[in-house]
Amino acid sequence: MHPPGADTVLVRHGDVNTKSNRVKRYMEDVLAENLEALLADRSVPGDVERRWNRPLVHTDEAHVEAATDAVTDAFGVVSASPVLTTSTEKDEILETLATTARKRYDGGSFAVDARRADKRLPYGSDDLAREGGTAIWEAVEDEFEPEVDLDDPDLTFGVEVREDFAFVYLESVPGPGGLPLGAQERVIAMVSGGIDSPVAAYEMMKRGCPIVPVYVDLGDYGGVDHEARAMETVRTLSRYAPNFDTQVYRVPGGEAVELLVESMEQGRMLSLRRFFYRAAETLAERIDAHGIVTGEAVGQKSSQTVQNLGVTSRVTSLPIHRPLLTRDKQDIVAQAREIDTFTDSTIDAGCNRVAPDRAETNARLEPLLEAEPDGLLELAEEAARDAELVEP
Ligand SMILES: Nc1ncnc2c1ncn2[C@@H]1O[C@H](COP(=O)(O)OP(=O)(O)OP(=O)(O)O)[C@@H](O)[C@H]1O
Repeated sequence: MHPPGADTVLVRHGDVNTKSNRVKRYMEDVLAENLEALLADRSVPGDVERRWNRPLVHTDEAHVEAATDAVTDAFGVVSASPVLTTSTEKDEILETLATTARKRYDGGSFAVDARRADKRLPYGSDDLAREGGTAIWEAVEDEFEPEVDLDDPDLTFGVEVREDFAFVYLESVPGPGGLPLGAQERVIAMVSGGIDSPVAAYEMMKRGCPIVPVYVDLGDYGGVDHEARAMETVRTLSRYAPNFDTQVYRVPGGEAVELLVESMEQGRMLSLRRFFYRAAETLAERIDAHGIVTGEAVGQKSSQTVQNLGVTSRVTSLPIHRPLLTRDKQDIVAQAREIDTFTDSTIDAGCNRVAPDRAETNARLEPLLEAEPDGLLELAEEAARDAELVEP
């Protein structure tokens, strides 16, 4: 809900504020570009202005909520509010609170949350909260029986006073937090179309890393729907990054899977992981990416015991980032729903089972290498060279 007449969105970022001024300026520029791209991609009119650690989006009242929704999808944004702008004069702020209350208060408890950035102003945030509360009360007492509740109010009137302007708002919509996308270098994101890998990719994006999605085509063991699922999740992720290239590298893995199914029982899934990581490493070197992201979590599957993760990781000297390493499945599923990749991930893929009947849970490198078919890693390097770039 926005105050009547609100035509601006106040954007708050968090981790960017912990940086030195030079880095902060750079990151704010990156964030501003991303905000503009999100607004344009969603056809929401809005001009981004960078001001006092708080970007502002100027739009019109009809679009102020859509603009808020768009900017709270930007990585680096902690929250955003549709705001009404006033001068820093206390009387004008109080009058704005009273007018807002007359139009938006509908009974129940309320509170005023006031902040003041400029300590030189002749009033403090406590004065503003107290006098603002009185102004609101007086504005609505004829019609309602207002009640102040500072702990759990039904409606909070926010006031933020900056150097030149003050802002009045009624809600703070949470964003993902993190750092602006593009503030870090890019990484390869291995996407299988399962529930976990898109969430893992999203988590890296949230820390500022653009992703290069990689899907390994499992040949007869994968299938059209398996690939469609992976592509769909990347398409959903790309909505958060409209100004970044999210084309997918499709690595042909059918030959390797067949070789593994024919020649290996124990440890098959681990050698398949080794194939994935070596292919990803080869590709990363070619396109200058700086790590490999997977959706693995300790103990989530038999292939993901700490021994197995340790052994499979040794096929590459690139870091394998596993942002979901310690997360519970329920929590990952909840996040997949929140970021909208859950439904894509649960399309029935109808693919054949690559896993053998008996899963290896306690891998050791030497025996695994002995059991692994010769030439598997060369096949991975070749597959990476043959990878095609496809639109998700
Ligand atoms: N066909 C594939 N292409 C690219 N990456 C894959 C593929 N299969 C698995 N991966 C990567 O390996 C990780 C572990 O694979 P695993 O088979 O355990 O997961 P999954 O159930 O297929 O998918 P997810 O982990 O996304 O739920 C995945 O999170 C993903 O990062």
